[in-house]
Amino acid sequence: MITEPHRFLLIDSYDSFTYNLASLCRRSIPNCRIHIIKNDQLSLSEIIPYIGYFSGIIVGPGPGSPQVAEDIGIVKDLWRIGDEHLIPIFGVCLGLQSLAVEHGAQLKRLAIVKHGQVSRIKHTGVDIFKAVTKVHAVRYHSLHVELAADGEIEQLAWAEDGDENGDVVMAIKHKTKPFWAVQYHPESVLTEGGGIEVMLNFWRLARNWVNSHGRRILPWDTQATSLFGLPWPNLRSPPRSPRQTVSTAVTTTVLNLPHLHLTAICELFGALDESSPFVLLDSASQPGRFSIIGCLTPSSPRITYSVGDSTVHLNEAGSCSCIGLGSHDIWSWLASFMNKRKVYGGSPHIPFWGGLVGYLSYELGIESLHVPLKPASHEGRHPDVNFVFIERSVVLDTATNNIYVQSLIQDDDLWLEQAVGLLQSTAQKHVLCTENVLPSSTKGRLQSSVVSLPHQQTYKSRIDIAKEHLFAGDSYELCLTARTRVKLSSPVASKTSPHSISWQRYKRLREVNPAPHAAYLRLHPTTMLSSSPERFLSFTRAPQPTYQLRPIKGTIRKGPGITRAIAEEALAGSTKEVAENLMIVDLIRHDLHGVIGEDVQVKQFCQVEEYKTVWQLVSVIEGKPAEEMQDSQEHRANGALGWEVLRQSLPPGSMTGAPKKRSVEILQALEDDERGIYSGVFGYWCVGGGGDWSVTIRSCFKYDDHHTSNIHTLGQDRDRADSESSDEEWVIGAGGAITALSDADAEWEEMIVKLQSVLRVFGAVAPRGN
Ligand SMILES: C=C(O[C@@H]1C=C(C(=O)O)C=C[C@H]1O)C(=O)O
Ligand SMILES: NC(=O)CC[C@H](N)C(=O)O
Repeated sequence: MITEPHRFLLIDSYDSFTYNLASLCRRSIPNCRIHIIKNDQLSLSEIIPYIGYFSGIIVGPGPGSPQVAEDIGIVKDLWRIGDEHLIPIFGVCLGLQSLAVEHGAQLKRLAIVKHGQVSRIKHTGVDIFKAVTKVHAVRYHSLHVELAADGEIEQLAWAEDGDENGDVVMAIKHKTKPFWAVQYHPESVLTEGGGIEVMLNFWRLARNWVNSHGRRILPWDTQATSLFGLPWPNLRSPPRSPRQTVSTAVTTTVLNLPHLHLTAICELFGALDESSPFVLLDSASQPGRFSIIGCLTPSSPRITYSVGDSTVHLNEAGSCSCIGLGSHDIWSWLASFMNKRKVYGGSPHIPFWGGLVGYLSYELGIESLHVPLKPASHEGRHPDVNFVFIERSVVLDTATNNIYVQSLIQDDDLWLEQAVGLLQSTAQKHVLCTENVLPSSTKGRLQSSVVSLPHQQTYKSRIDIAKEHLFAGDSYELCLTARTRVKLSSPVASKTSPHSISWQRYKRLREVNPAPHAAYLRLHPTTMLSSSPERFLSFTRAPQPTYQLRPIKGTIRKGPGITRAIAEEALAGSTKEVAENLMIVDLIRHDLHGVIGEDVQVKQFCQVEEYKTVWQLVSVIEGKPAEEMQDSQEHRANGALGWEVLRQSLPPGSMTGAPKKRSVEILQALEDDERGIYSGVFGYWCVGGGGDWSVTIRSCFKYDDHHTSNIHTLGQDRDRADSESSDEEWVIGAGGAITALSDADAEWEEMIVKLQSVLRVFGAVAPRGN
């Protein structure tokens, strides 16, 4: 007899830990199916006819209050299900609060909120704590409940917060109905003893109740799927577009020229010509390893898109077309673009053979979250998607000094020969005339910079507002940011390198702040210089793709006397910093689980890494797609699943805070401007199926309106652009995570430290107060 798998309905109150809870459920109740709905998706009367299809309901955590209708949605109605439809329910955090307040408990604010902090949980040792010993559990809450005396709800566990909050209710059950709930987060990566153990007990008690009440489970049917969707993990791949052309091969030549400096290579392939596009993804320090230089031709395809548009601009072979997206969104349009360009046969030793290089804005991510965008000024607005398709490239492996010259173009031997010849002869010259010439400092001619910092008092008052949201339970962490503008007058009038101002600045940036995820992207009208330390997402190519995310949370300035030991004490040894990092680790686990299924591991937790100007606290989360995703083999081969992870995980959690959606809404109201390119991601999607995307921080951007028309008519405006001189304006974004433990002065200083790492390029120093 084939037995139906157990199905659970998981109610998501727009939290960023929901898929972690789904995963905990699957680990505790093997082979069960989890159908996830939002708390405002269906009404109780719509659910009731289907309740017999489910073995239980899990009520997830969430922002806000169980007493606010928009925050709690359908959850509050569940506790009133009539006896004939009763079903076992397990609530987490907001779920517990709702169960308690609907049965007469008082809802209060904690005096000292607990976000991302581990507490020892004391329990009764019975019921859902039967045979459970020590519980150390992570808490994410600002609110708590005080149970009504002699009511229907019984306390099963509590935390002894002593002087801070006294004893706080940590687990409850209904005395007669099959309802249980915990206030802590059983699904958090740092919870020990109260996760699987408690879920197993819930499942044991739920089955006992079902047996003793003769509850029968109905077999699943297609009508139920149409209402509740496919279960998680959803083992179906993202929609596939038909392959339209035959795969081509990449031709590669490998050289070893240890004396050739990366920037010299860039200059051979177009970096100096400010009027034409150029891209460099630069591993300017460890743990970065490969640097990728695009060798563009006037016909290299350029793709731009702005949020809200129904068209995408494609500039190919010198002519621009404005293509209607039709039934596609920009994500599926790009996936289909890449699907036609699958390539095989590149070197297995390098991650990039050719493909899309560019950036995706913060607003593009917000659009996918369905959060309203800020009204944008259309003048000087950077595109939200800005890519070039790289057919010819040079990849430098900084570990071996091997240089890979490669082309996707058929019969491109002549270019390959010329490129190799150029590299060899340049390397020869560099050997002859001493070592390579280091980037010229641009300091001398940059004195006339005017730096407009964010207003200090305003920034600090926003920290206070952010903290009020945290105390109210609307968010657990908010990454607040602000923009700084740097105006430089008439640099084009300078005698040196009139055509390569931004490139010279980039060379200075990689000198003063070498970073593993550095980049120089000249994709008119945008020029971006980056010294980012943070990988967002990398995905390796098939057959065994690994998805890796490396969130950073926790920053201190490097300085005299700040040794590794001191940095470790201040970061890894600090409750505040570890909590900040943990919240993002849990959020990222959720994002990754949501797309690839169960296999998500925290490979590194809160390690201190050293960068040029700061020490950072870094975690590493990795995942592999579920084996059952067999039908997606072909999908994996071109990296479409990695692209899907990217689509569903933007904006980066480290730049929003948690839970993501509510935090973004709060930040939209708190910050002045659109974030634009800052807080988005940049990187590549390789034709071989891999990808690597960095968080766009420690970066600056310039909008070049001389080139506005160049997007569409590449190259034709060159002369005009070159001959005109104008003021140059750069924008730098910087910020930091605000938690309930944040101090406004320290957060301002931290923002300035991050800003400073880029500001130095302009010979400018941020004044301490303004
Ligand atoms: C917001 C920035 O950085 C983010 C915030 C960090 C923090 O709060 O410690 C660290 C790295 C980034 O995720 C920035 O650099 O502007
Ligand atoms: N994690 C949660 O579910 C939090 C519940 C509620 N918003 C609080 O802060 O207390």
